Amino acid sequence: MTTILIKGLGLIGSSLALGIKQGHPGVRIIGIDQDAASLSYARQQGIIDVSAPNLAAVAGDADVIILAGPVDVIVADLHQLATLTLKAGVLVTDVGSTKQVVMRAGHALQQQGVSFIGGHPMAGSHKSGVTAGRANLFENAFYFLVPGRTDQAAVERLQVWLQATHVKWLTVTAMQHDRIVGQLSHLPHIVAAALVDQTQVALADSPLGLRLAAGGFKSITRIASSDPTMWAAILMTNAELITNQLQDYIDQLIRIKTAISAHDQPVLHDFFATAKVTRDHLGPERLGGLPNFYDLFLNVPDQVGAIADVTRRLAQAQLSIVNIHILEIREDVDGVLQLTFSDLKTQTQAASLLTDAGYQIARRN
Ligand SMILES: NC(=O)c1ccc[n+]([C@@H]2O[C@H](COP(=O)([O-])OP(=O)(O)OC[C@H]3O[C@@H](n4cnc5c(N)ncnc54)[C@H](O)[C@@H]3O)[C@@H](O)[C@H]2O)c1
Ligand SMILES: O=C(O)C(=O)C[C@]1(C(=O)O)C=C[C@@H](O)C=C1
Repeated sequence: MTTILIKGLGLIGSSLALGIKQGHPGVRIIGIDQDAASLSYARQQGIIDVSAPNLAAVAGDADVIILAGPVDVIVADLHQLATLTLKAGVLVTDVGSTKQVVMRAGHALQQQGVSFIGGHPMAGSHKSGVTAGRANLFENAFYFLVPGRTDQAAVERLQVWLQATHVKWLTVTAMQHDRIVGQLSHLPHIVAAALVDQTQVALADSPLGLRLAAGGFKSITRIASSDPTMWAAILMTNAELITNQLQDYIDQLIRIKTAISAHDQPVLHDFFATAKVTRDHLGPERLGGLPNFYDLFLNVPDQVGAIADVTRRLAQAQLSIVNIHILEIREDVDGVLQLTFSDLKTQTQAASLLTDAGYQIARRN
């Protein structure tokens, strides 16, 4: 029986585990995570078959090793794997969001003849942790591969293991990867977080402040809810490229600031017109990957049994909820319940069932 070892059972590690099980039901998946609750959840849900305390205990049993912790942890794991005795023919890969530092850390393994392939699925979410994992998280998304000196046969073996993720493979160098992803992912996360932090300070004296934010602010800042540990590691491992890209972005902001001060209508119009043409060509948000989650935000009365009533109605209709969250965003009025479903069909059925029962849908995404 083939053994797959996954270290880091968060959003990405658990989604890959689910995808691998879907495509290869016969495999045995061993999971490692520093968080005991994530491990036991993964075992209970059948995401993994067994858990292990650390790499040293089980790395030698694995046919495929997937490193899915934060990038700095992946780097340390690769150094450690180079000191362990691994199975002949083992495939080692990672999912980290930066690749130059990771490929340098994997160099010793490759020198030993171990097939190490850097990887990065270009899909994910601001949600983290094992409970957010989904087999179809990566469907239709690009998946970067950085083989370095590892041969094509090993790359193809890895692709077979991950075939049920239904990704679009793209082989690049580590430098190409970090430059593209720095601009398309790392910089936007900085922009989103900076905007939230700056707005919080700017509106600190306003009674409602950020609570007045509507669609514009919320859509540009969704990714500011991402995991801080993961993002600090990403920025520290792509520092040079990101600081250059950030400087270009700052220059762009200064150019616009100057045009506003000068009341330069043509420059301002051109600024928005150019961006609109580019963004319109990108298509809707779901292009390049399925929408990540199907949420309903429901107004619920602040009374005993209100949430039970919602979940009972959904259970009776056999509509499964992936996640449930009570949002305390509306004081003294109704509460808002965030219900997450695994697909559009279930979300649509739940919305119509709950609307028929008299509930008001606050919004969906
Ligand atoms: N979130 C995304 O959108 C996304 C997309 C593609 C790639 N990635 C990359 O995938 C990796 C995982 O991201 P994620 O979103 O799944 O994060 P996550 O926070 O959901 O999961 C990380 C998991 O690793 C575990 N972990 C952390 N340090 C550990 C250690 N020292 N030993 C054992 N377990 C440890 C955590 O307990 C957690 O379960 C990161 O390298 C990230 O850069 C993230
Ligand atoms: O969709 C999101 O919330 C993401 O942040 C996913 C996202 C990104 O697009 O920036 C985040 C980090 C990854 O390494 C790849 C994808």
